[in-house]
Amino acid sequence: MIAIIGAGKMGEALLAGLLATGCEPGDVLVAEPVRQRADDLRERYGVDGVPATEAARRAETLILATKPQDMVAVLNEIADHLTARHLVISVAAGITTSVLEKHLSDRGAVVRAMPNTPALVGKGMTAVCGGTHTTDTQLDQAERLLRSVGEVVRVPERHMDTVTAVSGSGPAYFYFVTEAMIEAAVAMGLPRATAEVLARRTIAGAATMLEESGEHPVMLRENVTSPGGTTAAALRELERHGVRTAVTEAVDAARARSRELSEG
Ligand SMILES: NC(=O)C1=CN([C@@H]2O[C@H](COP(=O)(O)OP(=O)(O)OC[C@H]3O[C@@H](n4cnc5c(N)ncnc54)[C@H](O)[C@@H]3O)[C@@H](O)[C@H]2O)C=CC1
Ligand SMILES: O=C(O)[C@@H]1CCC=N1
Repeated sequence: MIAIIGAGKMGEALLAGLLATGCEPGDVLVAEPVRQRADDLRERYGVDGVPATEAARRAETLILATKPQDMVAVLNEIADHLTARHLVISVAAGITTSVLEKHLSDRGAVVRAMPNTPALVGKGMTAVCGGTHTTDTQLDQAERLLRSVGEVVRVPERHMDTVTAVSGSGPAYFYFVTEAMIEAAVAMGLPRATAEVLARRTIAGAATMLEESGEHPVMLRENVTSPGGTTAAALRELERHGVRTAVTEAVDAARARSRELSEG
């Protein structure tokens, strides 16, 4: 049995991904204190809502998906109900394995994971690392579970804040660019529905090419950039406005925030 404790945006993305890839609703429990949200998830996915303590007693694998600021309270709530057979996977930004182990009084094995919301459609990217008592077998188990919603890589814990800034927050950067493209097209007179379909399909198509061609992004960009053409004119403006630096600074800010969250 798997329990998802905290079924907000990320908890739901993992839930939906797991159910879409063969996990039965009867094999998943959800602990979500917002009653309306728990009812809604039961209606849409057929999963039972239970208190976190019951989830910890009944499930041997727990996915903790509450906000980092709520994590210590959740750990304290479930700690007494854990045993050595439990595998606790936290997806919270900035919450280190040592914090997890400390508040669980070293009961169960912990895995720190950083997924992203495309898990909802089986296209997630997750990085994982284990705690001091986590065996390779337990890390394999966490990896297998998370692989059902996308790809998984193992990284040393010192890289987790950078991972969070790149792949955890990353989808938002692309939605932001999509939104800017839509608004630019609307400002130039394109009907909103047309602008949306153009931007959406362009970003999705470009992402599929990145994934399927295996080509470096520089090569893919060069293929679009005809000599003396429109793309070159656009890219010159992106460079002039420091978009490359802005992306670097944005990723750096996200990493810094992830580090701050680990300080409580
Ligand atoms: N949203 C994203 O793209 C990603 C989020 N994460 C991590 O996932 C976690 C959740 O983030 P979101 O889903 O965006 O936030 P959210 O606010 O949508 O979800 C948090 C959920 O936890 C519930 N909750 C609060 N206290 C609880 C408790 N004591 N027991 C059980 N549930 C409780 C809330 O009612 C809420 O539904 C965060 O730690 C975040 O760092 C990680 C990767 C990506
Ligand atoms: O914004 C956040 O803090 C979470 C972690 C990574 C993506 N969303």
